[in-house]
Amino acid sequence: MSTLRIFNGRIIDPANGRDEKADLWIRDGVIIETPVDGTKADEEIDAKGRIVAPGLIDIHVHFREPGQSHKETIGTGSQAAAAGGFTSVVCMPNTSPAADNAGTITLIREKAATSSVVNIFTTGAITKGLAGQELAPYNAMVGAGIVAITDDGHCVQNHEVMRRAVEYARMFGLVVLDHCQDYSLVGGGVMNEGEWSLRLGLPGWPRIGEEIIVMRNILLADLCDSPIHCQHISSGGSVRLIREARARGVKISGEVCPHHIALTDDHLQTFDSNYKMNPPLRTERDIEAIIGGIADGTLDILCSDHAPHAKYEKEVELDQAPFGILGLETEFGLFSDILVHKKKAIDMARLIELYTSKPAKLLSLDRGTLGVGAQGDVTLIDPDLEWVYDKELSPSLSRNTPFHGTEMKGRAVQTIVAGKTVWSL
Ligand SMILES: NC(=O)N[C@@H](CC(=O)O)C(=O)O
Ligand SMILES: [Zn+2]
Ligand SMILES: [Zn+2]
Repeated sequence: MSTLRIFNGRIIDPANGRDEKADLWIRDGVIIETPVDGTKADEEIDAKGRIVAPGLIDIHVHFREPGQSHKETIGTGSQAAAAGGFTSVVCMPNTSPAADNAGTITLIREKAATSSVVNIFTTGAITKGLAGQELAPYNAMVGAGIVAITDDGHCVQNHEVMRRAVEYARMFGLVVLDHCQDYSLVGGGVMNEGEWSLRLGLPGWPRIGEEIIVMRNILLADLCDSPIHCQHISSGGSVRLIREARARGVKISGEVCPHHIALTDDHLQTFDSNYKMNPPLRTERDIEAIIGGIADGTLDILCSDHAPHAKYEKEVELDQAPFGILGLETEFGLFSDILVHKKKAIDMARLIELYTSKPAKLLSLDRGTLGVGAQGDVTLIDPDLEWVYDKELSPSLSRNTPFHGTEMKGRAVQTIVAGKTVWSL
């Protein structure tokens, strides 16, 4: 038997409505009641000046196993997660082959069991090969342990196929996660359609290409009375649509990645492909609308969309480069810096809620709580620590981030999974 006592810290546990100074005890990887009989712990952590939070959860990451392990493995991705304060991640199915069958999902889960330092949850594809045509076998994939379905990286264009996907997913209580992109409107767009795409002569990716699918999803979630979650919202218009639908009780939700509120499309004038991601960076007005949506609860999930790509893949002409950037190590710091410290849109307790109990509830994960009996996943946070990100120190196999050298305020300083420290500053 092994016991851990974390003392002197401020426990913020939104799932249980707690915000107080107290000890946290973990025995054999599970949270226990604070002993009253003078029990001595085998290990003690002094959390003075720190927040003791449930382990952070990121429901949108791309680890590249199987198929593209030169970009990231489950092992290296999990280390990047731990270094960002994350104890749980949800992996997207756009691996090679795609995670559209029980065999591939089992392979990913077995790989995770032997190489990951954090909890790995998997998703299955909505359609076979992410091709948008035929539904994947949800029953078998649920049996293999998926927590949601998504075609992320792709978007089901045929609304009838999507309707059947939502109806089929409802039978298993699965949430459908959707990468919202209308192919006919977006075409070969590589950056936000606007003044800068015009000036730079680059094909535009218009907001309406996202909004029209967000609207489609609202209509389908309403029709099927089953949840659809819109991934990586980039447009202010999407926020208005989701707000109005949620007010009517539609089971629609949306998530935000830090780059969509930290950066604008004018950065593309450098032609640096580390500013190229899908959906693209937009404008100050979108940023304001998205932050407003986070502040009023319209958008209540935060994530990274951690999308590693090798240097040689990114170092090509902008329109040829793959979409996507790293995110696990910088997301908490960026959101803390922007949302809590600079814009004062939310407080630290709410930020923790958006990274713990909210994602756990959306995907029915038995995580995101410090309640007695829960797995002892804990993130220690220094809410006021000022720090600078150095990508060269990253455990990720890739380096595609625009945040090298960025100053931030607020950082996870220790990551504990099932009572075991897997990373500390
Ligand atoms: N976001 C990205 O720009 N890229 C993602 C795919 C995705 O999330 O759509 C990737 O897998 O590289
Ligand atoms: Zn996507
Ligand atoms: Zn993604």
